Amino acid sequence: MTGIGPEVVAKLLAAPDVTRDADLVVMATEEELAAAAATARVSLPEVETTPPAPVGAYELGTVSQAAGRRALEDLRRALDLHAAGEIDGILFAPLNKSALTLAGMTEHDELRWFANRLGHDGPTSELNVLPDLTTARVTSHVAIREVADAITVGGVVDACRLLEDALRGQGVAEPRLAVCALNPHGGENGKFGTEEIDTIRPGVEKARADGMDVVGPFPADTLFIRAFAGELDGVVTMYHDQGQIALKLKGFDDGVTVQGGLPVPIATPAHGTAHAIVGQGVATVRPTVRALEVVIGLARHARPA
Ligand SMILES: NC(=O)C1=CN([C@@H]2O[C@H](COP(=O)(O)OP(=O)(O)OC[C@H]3O[C@@H](n4cnc5c(N)ncnc54)[C@H](O)[C@@H]3O)[C@@H](O)[C@H]2O)C=CC1
Ligand SMILES: NCC(=O)COP(=O)(O)O
Repeated sequence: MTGIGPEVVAKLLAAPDVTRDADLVVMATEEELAAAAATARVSLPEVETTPPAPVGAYELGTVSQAAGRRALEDLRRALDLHAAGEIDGILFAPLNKSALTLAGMTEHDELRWFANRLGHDGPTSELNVLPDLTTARVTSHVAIREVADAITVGGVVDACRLLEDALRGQGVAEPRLAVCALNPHGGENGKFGTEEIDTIRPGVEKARADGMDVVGPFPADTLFIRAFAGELDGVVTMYHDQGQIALKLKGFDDGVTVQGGLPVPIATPAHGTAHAIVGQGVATVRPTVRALEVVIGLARHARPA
C-alpha cells in the first residue's frame, strides 16, 4: 500500500477482459479506489470492496509504520477469508518490506510471515514465473554475506521438489530442471569456493535419486541462456538476484512471484513498490495481470471445479 499498488490495481480492474475469469474482492475503500483510478486515468467498473482496518493516515510513496500495518491487516483478513472458504486465492499488490518491518513483521519477508500465520513449517520458496520458465530459490531475503552458509543439501533438494511440483501444477508433465552453481565457473573444482562440492552437487544427486529430472550445478551466467533457449522448464538459484536479474531482463512485464510451498494460492507481481514513480500513472500493469492469471491457475489446481 505504500507504492504503485493502488494505481496498478485500478488499471487491472479497468480491464474487464483480464478480470472476467475471477470474482474479485478488493481490499480497499471506495475513496481509495477512486483516487487510484484518477491517478491511473481509468474508469472503474463496479467492484466488490471490503473496507480496511483503521490504521491511521499514511502517504503513498513513503515508507511508514501505518502503511505497513495496513498491509499486514489486509493480508491477515485475506487469509481469514480464505480460511472461511470465501476466496480461493490471494493476489497482493507490491508490499514494502521496510514498512512491514516497521509495523512489527519479524520475519525477513511476507512469505515467511504467511507461513507462520498458517502454521506451515514445510519448505517454502518464492517461485518466479515467466510464461516458459520458473525459478525457485535456495536462499532468498538474506544478506549476501550469509548466503554461502545458508546453502544446505536439504535446501537444494527442497527447492528442486517445490519447483518440480509447481511446474507439474502448471501442466508440465515431466519438468526438466537445472541447478545453478554459487561460485564463478562453478568454483573451478574448489579453487574458489567449495559449496558446489560440499552441498550443491550432493543436493542435485539426492534430488536425482529421488526421481527428479535435474542436472547441475552449472555456472549461472550461462545456464540461463540454455534455459531461455527452451532446454529447461525450471532453474534452482542460490540467491535472490541470481535468478531475478535474468528473469527481469528477459521479461520484466511478465514477471510474477508465487509464494511457493504454502497451502494457499498467493501471487504478486515480481516488481516492487517503485516509490519514485508513485502517483504518475506510468506504472505498467502487465505483471499484475499476469499475477492474477497465475493465481487463478493455482486456485483452479488447488480446487478443481
Ligand atoms: N511484489 C512484491 O511484493 C515485491 C515487493 N518488493 C519490495 O518493493 C520495494 C522496492 O524494491 P526495489 O528493489 O526498489 O524494486 P522496484 O521494483 O520497486 O523498483 C525497481 C525499478 O523498477 C521500476 N518499476 C517497478 N515496477 C514498475 C512498474 N510496474 N512499471 C514501471 N516501472 C516499474 C521502478 O520505478 C524502479 O526503477 C522493496 O521494499 C521490496 O522488498 C520488491 C519486489 C516485489
Ligand atoms: N515474498 C514476495 C516478494 O518479496 C516478492 O519479491 P522478491 O523480493 O522476492 O523479488
